[in-house]
Amino acid sequence: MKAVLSAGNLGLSYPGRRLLKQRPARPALQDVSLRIATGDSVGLVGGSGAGKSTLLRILLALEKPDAGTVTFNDTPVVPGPASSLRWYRRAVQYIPQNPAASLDPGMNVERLLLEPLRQLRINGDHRRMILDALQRVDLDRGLLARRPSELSGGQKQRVAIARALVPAPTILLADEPVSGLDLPLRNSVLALLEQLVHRDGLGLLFVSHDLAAIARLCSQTLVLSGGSIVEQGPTAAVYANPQTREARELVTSIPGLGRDVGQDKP
Ligand SMILES: Nc1ncnc2c1ncn2[C@@H]1O[C@H](COP(=O)(O)OP(=O)(O)OP(=O)(O)O)[C@@H](O)[C@H]1O
Repeated sequence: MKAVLSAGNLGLSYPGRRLLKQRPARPALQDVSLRIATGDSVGLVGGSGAGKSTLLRILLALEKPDAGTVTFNDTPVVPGPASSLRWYRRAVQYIPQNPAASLDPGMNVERLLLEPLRQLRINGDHRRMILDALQRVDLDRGLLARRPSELSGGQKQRVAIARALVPAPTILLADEPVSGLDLPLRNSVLALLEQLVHRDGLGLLFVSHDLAAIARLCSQTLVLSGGSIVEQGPTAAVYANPQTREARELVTSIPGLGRDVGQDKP
């Protein structure tokens, strides 16, 4: 069965403060709806302050919207105590910006991959789950005893992604997972994410400033600006024929991008 994470008409305003004077609340998100299904990948692009992190926090049930709902397979997802959200944290995992930097340097790979299983109180054969996750990111089990300092940059990145995979989620929310990576590392992370979507059937929300990466990875693209989705549709169509000023500015900032979408991947 397809798993679907949906957001409907999300809105959130942060109270504005200027020194001690209260200013009117400014919407960080307004009427945002999206749908991420297994086997598909959605790119979310937007400039600084567009509302991407706010949206991710709401999708991760870390923040409650003022308006709208998040549902997973039609079950409402509402921020609350860890115990009430364990099922959701298992189904929907997060890949942070610079995932390798999020690894605890004092833990070896086995311990790093065991930790999410413990935190989410997942029972079963932990060793098998850890080996499965390692295999899905193409890492050898010989690395289990190593600490992050004994791994290459690419291996660290893969371990960090394996941490998200070890609870066997169906949806991944990735926040700028390739920003700051050199080209070979960026390409290998993109190839891995592509594999997780197309081979393993995971659903992916890929938040990025890297439009070429979105073009390679995502069938659909959403453009967020000023807290609203100003454009959405098949990635090739959004890039080839952007309808809004915001989307045009983003696309023209990368020469040749609109032309290249849909052609052979790098
Ligand atoms: N905790 C907060 N309190 C008040 N305003 C906030 C808070 N967090 C975000 N904002 C404001 O909400 C708007 C959206 O911010 P958000 O961090 O979601 O944008 P973003 O698209 O992730 O930006 P960036 O790419 O720079 O990280 C911005 O105007 C920001 O200043």
